Amino acid sequence: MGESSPKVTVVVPTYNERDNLPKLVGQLTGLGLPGLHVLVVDDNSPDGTGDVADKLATEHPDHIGVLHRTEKDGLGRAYVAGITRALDEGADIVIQMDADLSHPVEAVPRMIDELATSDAAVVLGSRYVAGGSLAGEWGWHRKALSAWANFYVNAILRLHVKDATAGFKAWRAETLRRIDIATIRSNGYAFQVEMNYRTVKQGMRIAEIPIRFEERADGVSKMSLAVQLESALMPWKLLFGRKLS
Ligand SMILES: Nc1nc2c(ncn2[C@@H]2O[C@H](COP(=O)(O)OP(=O)(O)O[C@H]3O[C@H](CO)[C@@H](O)[C@H](O)[C@@H]3O)[C@@H](O)[C@H]2O)c(=O)[nH]1
Repeated sequence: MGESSPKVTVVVPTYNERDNLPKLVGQLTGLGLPGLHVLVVDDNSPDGTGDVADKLATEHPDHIGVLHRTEKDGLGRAYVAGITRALDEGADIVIQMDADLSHPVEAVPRMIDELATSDAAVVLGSRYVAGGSLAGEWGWHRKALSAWANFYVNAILRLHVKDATAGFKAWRAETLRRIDIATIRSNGYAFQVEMNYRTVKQGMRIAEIPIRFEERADGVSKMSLAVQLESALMPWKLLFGRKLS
């Protein structure tokens, strides 16, 4: 990163987020950060999110871009496509962020600061470090599932990260180049874990800063049984390389 403001691209994957996207974009542009760009990656959402994104891009041509894909192809593939575009367009920092307002926009400047002032390769918005929290609406079973997923992943892969499945992250461009995202194998939530694993395997450091994770504002989660199965198997595939593929 140079002396001037880093070029920051927030990559936002969307599938049926028509009502949430304009609110998120309003909050992000409201931060007033020089060099902040939003790249929406829409998988031809049936609710017309792609059209909403195009309209936002027309209103803010310097700050919003849209990558349209033809069909729903999963969170991981959407991120790989969006991050690749962001790197090609010269981003210094790439931020991953859900469209549903569950990730607090106020944390974005803190994440950028952490990258600027430390040796961290990536900064996670973490629910499970001191000061982090979960929305009160989460039932005990959902909390237990999330805690179990973190325990499971850390026990197998030894990531030493408290929120190993977190989806709110700020990456240095050079970290993303080193972990070679074009060859990422997982697609659903396991994508987050695979990205962390590659970072740690390269000897790079993952930092966590506390966030409050809110319940999504509108719409529904896209978590499916297939996504959960992939998440359960992926740590073993990563550990044993190609033998389980
Ligand atoms: N383009 C595209 N976007 C998608 C797809 N599937 C989901 N998304 C988008 O990806 C974001 C997250 O999807 P959700 O379905 O809302 O995720 P979640 O269940 O709340 O899971 C979140 O928390 C997990 C950790 O607990 C994270 O692992 C996960 O990445 C995400 O941040 C949303 O903006 C959603 O529209 C897809 O196939 N294609």
